[in-house]
Amino acid sequence: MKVLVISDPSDIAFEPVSLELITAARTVCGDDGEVTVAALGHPTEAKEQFGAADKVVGLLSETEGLPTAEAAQVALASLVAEDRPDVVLVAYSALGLDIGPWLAARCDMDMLAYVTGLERAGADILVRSQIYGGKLDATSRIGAGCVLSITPGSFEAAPSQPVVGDLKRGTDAEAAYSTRLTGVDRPELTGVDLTQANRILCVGRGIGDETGIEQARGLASALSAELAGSRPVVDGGLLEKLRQVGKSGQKVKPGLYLALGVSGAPEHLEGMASAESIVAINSDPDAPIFNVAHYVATCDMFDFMDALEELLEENPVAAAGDAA
Ligand SMILES: Cc1cc2nc3c(=O)[nH]c(=O)nc-3n(C[C@H](O)[C@H](O)[C@H](O)COP(=O)(O)OP(=O)(O)OC[C@H]3O[C@@H](n4cnc5c(N)ncnc54)[C@H](O)[C@@H]3O)c2cc1C
Repeated sequence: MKVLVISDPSDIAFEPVSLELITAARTVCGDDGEVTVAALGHPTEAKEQFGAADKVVGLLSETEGLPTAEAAQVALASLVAEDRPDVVLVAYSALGLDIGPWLAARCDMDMLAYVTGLERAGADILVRSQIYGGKLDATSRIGAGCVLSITPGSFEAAPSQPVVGDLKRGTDAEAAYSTRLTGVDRPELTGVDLTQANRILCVGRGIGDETGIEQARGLASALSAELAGSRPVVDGGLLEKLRQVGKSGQKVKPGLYLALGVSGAPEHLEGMASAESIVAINSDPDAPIFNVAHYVATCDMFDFMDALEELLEENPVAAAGDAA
């Protein structure tokens, strides 16, 4: 089986999920198959990293920084037409969301998103994917002619190793693009760096309003934890963007992650599922966050916060002690 992996570029190199996609491709390609990586921009980094693939094709090699979705789509459509892969793997990422469905429609392929597992079954592939916002796992049997959008963190990264020889040069289709990248704005990393925090108290939409945030802030302080939020909390202006955990926020790996009123959508789990110890409090016994948590309680988060505050007042040593 021929599998085409579409690398996931950042403005400076490639996102780690690019190497995970190579592992995913190996899972299905079979002994006589071939894994090709389409490296979007960054030819030097592609040559240093993608040696675990059988072939690496450099596209948009003249592009400095992050390619636009439009340029990537045009270049990839011509590569798919020439190479005719059986399966195309793309990351479930900002750029991947623009590329995957477009490519499937343009190249008349099927498309499955939120993929978390792959298994070869004879000539077919069994694809595990999340549906209904991660509440259910589905298994689909597919044949050739499919674009799969892979959830980051679902596969081990393939070893990062140099490509032997030069990159193959793909056709950078000459097109009059209607979009161009004018710059990348990064939030200033001042004040808080969640990626370095050993304890994080994260609140979800259940926190309600400013009053809830103030209580959570006090509790975080008593626990020597950083306060974080899910995206709705940040979008609602209750916490600053640097405190958002998840796909479009920070990827964190603290010793303790205390999630209060967070449902556990795939985009949130992507940012925190590898925390050492996850404690989840939710009033919904079927909340998906319970699937990744090590300790759970089905109860009202405000009752939990009141009880924990009391406990810490009585026993302040617990706040400074071991995270678990
Ligand atoms: C491209 C893209 C990127 C995204 N990036 C991110 C990201 O970076 N981070 C992120 O978090 N999301 C992200 N999202 C959004 C994500 O899909 C979810 O919508 C979001 O994570 C849900 O946040 P939540 O769990 O706070 O809210 P909800 O899903 O509304 O869940 C609220 C939870 O609180 C519980 N609850 C309510 N009240 C109480 C109470 N009193 N006591 C106990 N439990 C209570 C409910 O049972 C529920 O489980 C992204 C989405 C997309 C499409």
